[in-house]
Amino acid sequence: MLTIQSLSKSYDKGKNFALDDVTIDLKAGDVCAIVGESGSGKTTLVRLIAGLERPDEGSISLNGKVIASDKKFVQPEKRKIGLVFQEYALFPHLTIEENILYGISKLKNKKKRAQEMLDLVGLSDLGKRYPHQLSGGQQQRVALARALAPEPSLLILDEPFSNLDAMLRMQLRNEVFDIIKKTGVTVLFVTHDTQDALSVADEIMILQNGKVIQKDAAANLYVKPNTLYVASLFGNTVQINKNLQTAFKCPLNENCCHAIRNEKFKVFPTHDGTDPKSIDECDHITKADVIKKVVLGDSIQLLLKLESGEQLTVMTQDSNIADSIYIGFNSNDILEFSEEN
Ligand SMILES: Nc1ncnc2c1ncn2[C@@H]1O[C@H](COP(=O)(O)OP(=O)(O)OP(=O)(O)O)[C@@H](O)[C@H]1O
Repeated sequence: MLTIQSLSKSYDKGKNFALDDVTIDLKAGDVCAIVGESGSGKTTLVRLIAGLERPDEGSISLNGKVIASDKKFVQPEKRKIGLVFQEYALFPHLTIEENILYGISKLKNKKKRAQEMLDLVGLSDLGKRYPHQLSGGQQQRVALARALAPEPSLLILDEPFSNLDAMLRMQLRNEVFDIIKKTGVTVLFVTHDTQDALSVADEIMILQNGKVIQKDAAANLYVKPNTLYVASLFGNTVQINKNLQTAFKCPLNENCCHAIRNEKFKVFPTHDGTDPKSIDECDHITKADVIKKVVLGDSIQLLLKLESGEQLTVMTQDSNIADSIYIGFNSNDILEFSEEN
């Protein structure tokens, strides 16, 4: 449906690539999230797909037709791509209905279509209002209605929830994706928030320095990250360096890099009364002194000094932590990456 082949873009004549040899294949109806930190190339990718920039190399095809390559460039308005950005970009002097009509002015039944879109996003009665008379969440739903009105082949959502506070963000994200699922439209969802990506995407693509470093089903990315960077994007991760290998008596392959997710540590709240059997069930274990406890709502952050002298920070839900404890983990929870990553 969307096929991107070896796409590259540099803004400084090939010295640095904002996007470097990116290849993507999206099936119709897929929701694919693009996740990457600031400067990883997300916006550049979106601008190239939308036709707001020209690629240096590579090609983009939509529904089997090339829309950008060294030989062809289809103008943005001809690409059948709907865009929703962080800032709602509604025209302030037009009503909500007029905002939606703007992109479908040539359509025969445009008024009917606009009303259908308002119904779809749950704003049936607000067509005559102006954008400033709506809440942020409602404005973003109008932006979605406007993007969907021309029946785009592809919908791109570029950080659409970044302006909203945490509660509203979660609620609107769920609402927006419920609406999107009803339409069956193919979606590219750009976000730096891994929770957003995990909760709605079929597939997640990780961009780092302009390159796709992993593209996988959401569940796989958490369980089998390709690199330490990907692992850390999806939750607190501790690298098991040489010192920690010594502390936990777990020598590991020297040619690889290893890590463990914070929640995989097993904290035994006391060093005396702890059941020795449960300690035996842990493959690698050491004694530790608790240097500092920080209560963070429903979890507690522990700064530990391990028996080896090494320091380690872990989280626990247990509020009954003594000053001296055991901490351990199991071998099958160790993540292993090749060293070049
Ligand atoms: N118009 C431009 N001129 C020069 N360099 C640019 C331009 N646009 C982007 N870049 C550079 O290209 C790289 C990728 O930028 P891009 O905006 O695509 O990243 P991003 O992942 O969208 O970041 P953010 O999340 O901060 O928006 C960065 O190093 C950026 O400085």
